[in-house]
Amino acid sequence: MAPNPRVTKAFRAMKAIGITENKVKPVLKRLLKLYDKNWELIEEENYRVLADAIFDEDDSQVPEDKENANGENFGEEPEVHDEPERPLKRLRLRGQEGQPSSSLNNSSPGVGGPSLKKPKLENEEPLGKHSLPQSQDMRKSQPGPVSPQNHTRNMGKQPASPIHLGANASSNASSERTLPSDSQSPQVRHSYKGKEPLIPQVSPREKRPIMERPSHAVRFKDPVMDPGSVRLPKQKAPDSHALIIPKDEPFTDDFPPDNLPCYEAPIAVIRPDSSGKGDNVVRSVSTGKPDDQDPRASHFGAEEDRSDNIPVSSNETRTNSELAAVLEESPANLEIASSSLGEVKISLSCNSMIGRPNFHMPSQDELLKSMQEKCLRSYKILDPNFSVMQMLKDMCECFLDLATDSSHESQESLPNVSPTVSALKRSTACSALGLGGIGGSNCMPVKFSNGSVDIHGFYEMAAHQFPKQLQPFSEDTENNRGIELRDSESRSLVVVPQHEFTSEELRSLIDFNDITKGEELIEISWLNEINNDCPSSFYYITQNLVYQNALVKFTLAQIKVEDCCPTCIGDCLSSSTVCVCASETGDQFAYTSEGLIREDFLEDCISMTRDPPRQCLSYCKACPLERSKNDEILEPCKGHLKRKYIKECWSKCACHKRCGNRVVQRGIRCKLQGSICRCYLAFAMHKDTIIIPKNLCTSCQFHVHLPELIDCVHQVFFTPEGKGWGLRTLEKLPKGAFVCEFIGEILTNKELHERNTQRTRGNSGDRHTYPVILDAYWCLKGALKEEEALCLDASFYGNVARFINHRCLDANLIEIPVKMETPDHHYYHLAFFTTREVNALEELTWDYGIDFDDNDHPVELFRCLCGSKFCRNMKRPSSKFVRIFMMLMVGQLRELPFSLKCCTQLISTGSLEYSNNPN
Ligand SMILES: C[S@@+](CC[C@H](N)C(=O)[O-])C[C@H]1O[C@@H](n2cnc3c(N)ncnc32)[C@H](O)[C@@H]1O
Repeated sequence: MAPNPRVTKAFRAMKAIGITENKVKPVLKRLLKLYDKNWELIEEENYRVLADAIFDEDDSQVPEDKENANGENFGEEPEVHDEPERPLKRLRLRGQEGQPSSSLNNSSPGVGGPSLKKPKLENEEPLGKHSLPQSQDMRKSQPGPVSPQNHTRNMGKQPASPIHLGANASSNASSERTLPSDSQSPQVRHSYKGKEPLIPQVSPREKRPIMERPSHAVRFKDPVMDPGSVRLPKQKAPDSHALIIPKDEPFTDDFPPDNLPCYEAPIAVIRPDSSGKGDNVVRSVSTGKPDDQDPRASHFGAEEDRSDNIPVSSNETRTNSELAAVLEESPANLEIASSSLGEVKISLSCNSMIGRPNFHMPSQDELLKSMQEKCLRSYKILDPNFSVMQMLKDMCECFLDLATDSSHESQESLPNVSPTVSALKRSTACSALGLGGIGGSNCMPVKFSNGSVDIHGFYEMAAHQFPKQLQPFSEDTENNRGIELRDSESRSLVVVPQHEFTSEELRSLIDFNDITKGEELIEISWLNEINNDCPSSFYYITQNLVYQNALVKFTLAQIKVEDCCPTCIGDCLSSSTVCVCASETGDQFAYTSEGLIREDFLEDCISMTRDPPRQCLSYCKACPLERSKNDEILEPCKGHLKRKYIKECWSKCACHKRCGNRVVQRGIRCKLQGSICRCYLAFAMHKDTIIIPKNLCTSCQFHVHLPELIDCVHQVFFTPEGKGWGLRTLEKLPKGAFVCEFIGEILTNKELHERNTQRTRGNSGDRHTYPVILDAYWCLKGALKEEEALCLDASFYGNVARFINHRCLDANLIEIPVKMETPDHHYYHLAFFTTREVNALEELTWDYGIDFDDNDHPVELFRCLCGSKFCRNMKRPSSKFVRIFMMLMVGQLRELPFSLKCCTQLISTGSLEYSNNPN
């Protein structure tokens, strides 16, 4: 970046009067802030204001012992004699240029105009120390405006310098000052902490510039003081030249104007330092390199022990332009977030904090806890708009609240405020999501209650799971300037990664162990052994939810007595008489006493789905699917499958909740498999460590059984074939076993169509989902109203079924409609059952029923990678024909399907096209 020529000129002017650039730079920065970037004010009279401010700062660095030893010197300028050509100091009131200063006593030939220096007041002599309460009393006794001579210097002493999160007790102490007890009039014998007392100090007669605010003045260096000791700041003689008080906030810097907060820029970090050295220093932008080679980093990080305590470049030999360039990269512009009024910033400056009487440094735990609570309150539900920036801003507010909490007793310990990346993840995202990790060492704890599991592998795996840019300890390229992890115990840098986590990344990081976020009775982990992708974010729900217009009514009054079994007791399946709830499935319950689907019922469902006989297909006169498109020409219905359905007992039935005719409604349990095993999960997590098998697992191939593990039967995993995420079982499943329900938002088809249109425009949502049309009964009752033609969309709200991939024809799952709480045929639950025995670790798939040749498909089609030999997505003219015959050959089909009977062209034409629509 080209150096700002005005900065360069200012350096040059100061150099001409013997002031080094290093001295000029911080003062100039503050002046710019003070003057609201009004360069004219600084440049006029050959930078006299600048020179004054520099000397003013020099004065403030008079060693305390010297001042104390010789009180008379306190308001004087002994250095003047050593540097006769130095311009006298005067801070200029805007709009009062040219007014003679009452303290004019010198001129500076080097500066080219009269320079002014204000004599300090005699009554500023520090003659003693005052305890804090005493000082406070005195302050209380001085309400209302005080004379300018008291407040002007106070203004100059205000903590305009950022107070950083790493500031320690000495910063507090040094911000308190009292007048010497034995020489001050009551009017000037006061102490203050920061800006509070300054507000009434403003003389009502004084006409201040609009920008004037009490809390920020030119930043002058505070002398280092012993903790607890207080000292009256030097005071200026009364004159009409009140200081220009800068704006309190927002904290912006003039270096450079284009160096505004950039969230992708590296983050400033704080080095909490209990020693008191170097407090208030905005630390370097971490480079990710061990020794902070980055020029930005060295700019503010290299000189923490300088006595002036003002961040300067470590490179004393820089040229003007280099310095100007460095200035332009001032880390004041590297802030990433701030509280609403700008008091606290993640760049980590707290501009107006130090002067607050009840300021204390919150501990890291306090801060995190407060943040966690805030997140829990604010982000209970995963908000798609959840922003880390907002979260960091909230963190600033938390800090402010804590720091100014008057109920806080102790201000003594100023702990290391240095959350690490993991702490941030834990404190913010985890709490935002109400998930685990709080109180643990990792936000994704392995919930192995027996304690016998070595979690080493988990951490390794967790690290593996992090998206690359989140990997801790990464010492990447120059792009990775923000990452630098050190143990907070060692009082290391705060680590704020330059990478702004997307909410998706954050969620994924913590949902690692249970994608259901505790919503299900079992846990469902996710695992990606292929790359660093995380599952896309969505709201995990266990019940379908109406989106907006869907007409789904759940009322008890709706359920007729004749549709339930109010006289049954216990388990309907073991009753000697078949109750009414079985009447819809041929007076036989759909389930066996083992909780599986009855074999013949299942087989019927499978063959109907795979090759629907004509009588099982129905065609609407005006298909809701077509109507929802709002096309000019209504396409003919493509046909709907009249499915067999299951009717489960429900609330108006008198049977037990564990009645055998209540399977789907009890959710994902897989109790039917007997012993539940997490062996694979454990294996996957601990493959790098040795696990001593406790006993053998009976239900899977991994001969490691970890007792007392929470049930985990399915797993979301990243498929190697390129289908994205998929779902697999971790245990062997028998044929006819209930796996899960398809849960999502209940939409009308019109709403779905609108959503899809948006999706294809790239406006919203996850394209990797697939809605389900609830069309099993569409044609049974004549034409459906718009709000009765329903579907389920799990793009934003859904359950684990949203991860089940498609497989053509021979999928190991089948969807079966289940009626429970409503006899309405247009709404029903869709439950997945296994079509055959499924081995542990096998991917679970279902046939979406896609016609890959249908260009008018409601959802964007994908290139099928199911790997099935019956795949319908093979672009061969007669593939369907061939596949169907292959199925016949291998016994998957019993007879020539109806669809083939509807061939409109015969093989003899060379291309077989068929339509399953006899209309
Ligand atoms: C219901 S989601 C299944 C989960 C999805 N794979 C994921 O990563 O979230 C459906 C989407 O998965 C992908 N998919 C499912 N089955 C597939 C298959 N057989 N071949 C290729 N992609 C498939 C497609 O992108 C489809 O839109």
